[in-house]
Amino acid sequence: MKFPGKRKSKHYFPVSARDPLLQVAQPENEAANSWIVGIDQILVDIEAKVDDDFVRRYGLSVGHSLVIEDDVAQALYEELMAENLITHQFAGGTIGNTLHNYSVLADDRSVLLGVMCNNIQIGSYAYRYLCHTSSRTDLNYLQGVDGAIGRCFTLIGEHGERTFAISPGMMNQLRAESVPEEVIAGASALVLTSYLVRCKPGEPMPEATMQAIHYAKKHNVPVVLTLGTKYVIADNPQFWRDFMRDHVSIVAMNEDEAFELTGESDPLKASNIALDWVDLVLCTAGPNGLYMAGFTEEEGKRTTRHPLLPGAIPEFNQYEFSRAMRHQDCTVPLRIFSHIAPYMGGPEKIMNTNGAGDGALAALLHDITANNFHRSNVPNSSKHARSYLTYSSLAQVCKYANRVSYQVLNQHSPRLSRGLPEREDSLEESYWER
Ligand SMILES: Nc1ncnc2c1ncn2[C@@H]1O[C@H](COP(=O)(O)OP(=O)(O)O)[C@@H](O)[C@H]1O
Ligand SMILES: Nc1nc2c(ncn2[C@@H]2O[C@H](COP(=O)(O)O)[C@@H](O)[C@H]2O)c(=O)[nH]1
Repeated sequence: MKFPGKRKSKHYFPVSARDPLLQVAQPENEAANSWIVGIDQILVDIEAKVDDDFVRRYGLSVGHSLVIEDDVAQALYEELMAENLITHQFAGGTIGNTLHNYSVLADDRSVLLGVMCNNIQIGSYAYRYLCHTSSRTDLNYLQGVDGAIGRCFTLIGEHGERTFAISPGMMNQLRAESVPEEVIAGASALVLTSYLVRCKPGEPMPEATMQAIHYAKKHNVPVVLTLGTKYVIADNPQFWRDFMRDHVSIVAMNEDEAFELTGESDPLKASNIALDWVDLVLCTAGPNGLYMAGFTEEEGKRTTRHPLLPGAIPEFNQYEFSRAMRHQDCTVPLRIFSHIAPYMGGPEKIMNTNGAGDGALAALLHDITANNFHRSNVPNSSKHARSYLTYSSLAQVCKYANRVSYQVLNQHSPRLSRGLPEREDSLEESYWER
């Protein structure tokens, strides 16, 4: 486990300067200790530049992620090839991206559940998927299928907007019995996307997802849900509110998805509403940066040293230096909020916005897993006097998440090709303010 950032004295996490006494007491066993697990529809992104007419001709809707039939996918693919419109091909899938990015940031294990072709030809999409996934992402639990993985045609329109056309192949064929209880039981988090319930009747993916949620609840593992696109939520917002209340501990969304979920266009207000259902909220807001909302123990709250911010909730960031806790673990829960503007004002030139939100979530997952890692290695640390969810304060997690989004915006693929530069690992104030 690579820690999310070096800290000044009292927050410093001794990863490089290990205390030999602690090592004797608690031998470090990374493999047994810290991982996250996620379920995804295994798919590759095929990116192409198209005009509006192309999107219309294939019955797609701009900005939407729609599932298409095999014959439409074939015709679409043939036209992209004939016109030489394909610009990039990456391993994709919103959870696959998040787990890969987590593994790159933490230099640690993530476990991906989904399907993979039994027979993989060199150069095929399945082959590329495996080649472009971190070696720290454990693929040993994938379920074999006799057929293709999914394809996500990522069509970039004339004005830069993205339209996804999903050719599902066998991506929704994950069965409940392929979900390993022991992997979920020991994980720091189970990561899911709302796309997982978008299946044809009879496809087993939703049942596999519910099986995983059942195991997570049984073993008190937080369930993390990322909302996919606003259209999936807009189809049935009440279903998603109930789903979150019943099953989810942490939600990650952008402001459009937050609006469909809550009816609130202000990300701070929307995050506050979402706290009625979940323990922790990450709400990204494009050029306006990101918000986090959560709970802490009233007695353990810590006052920010940053300027107090105006907003729909006045001075909402007052206790952003507090660490997040699950609502069930607080005696007197206090709502806490934080906001951060884009790192360095955002990149000079955005290469691609694909996966910027997934990158922010990967950073949050790294912080949560670092907390579990620290708890199992230094159980009597004062940091674990209460049952905290995050290792860092809400303000610090915002910084880290925001920094990772910046990195994703600065490259073409939604998957990080390397971790953050060492020099910045500190995320010290002085560096931050440069
Ligand atoms: N145009 C932009 N300028 C600066 N930063 C941006 C821009 N778009 C996104 N970001 C950064 O990336 C993060 C995630 O972006 P967002 O577009 O909200 O996520 P998603 O991919 O989930 O829609 C934001 O919180 C912000 O830090
Ligand atoms: N599992 C699924 N992933 C999907 C689907 N449609 C798109 N995507 C993936 O999302 C990322 C981009 O993420 P974003 O947060 O920037 O929107 C991209 O890599 C796609 O592969 C889907 O139906 N299921």
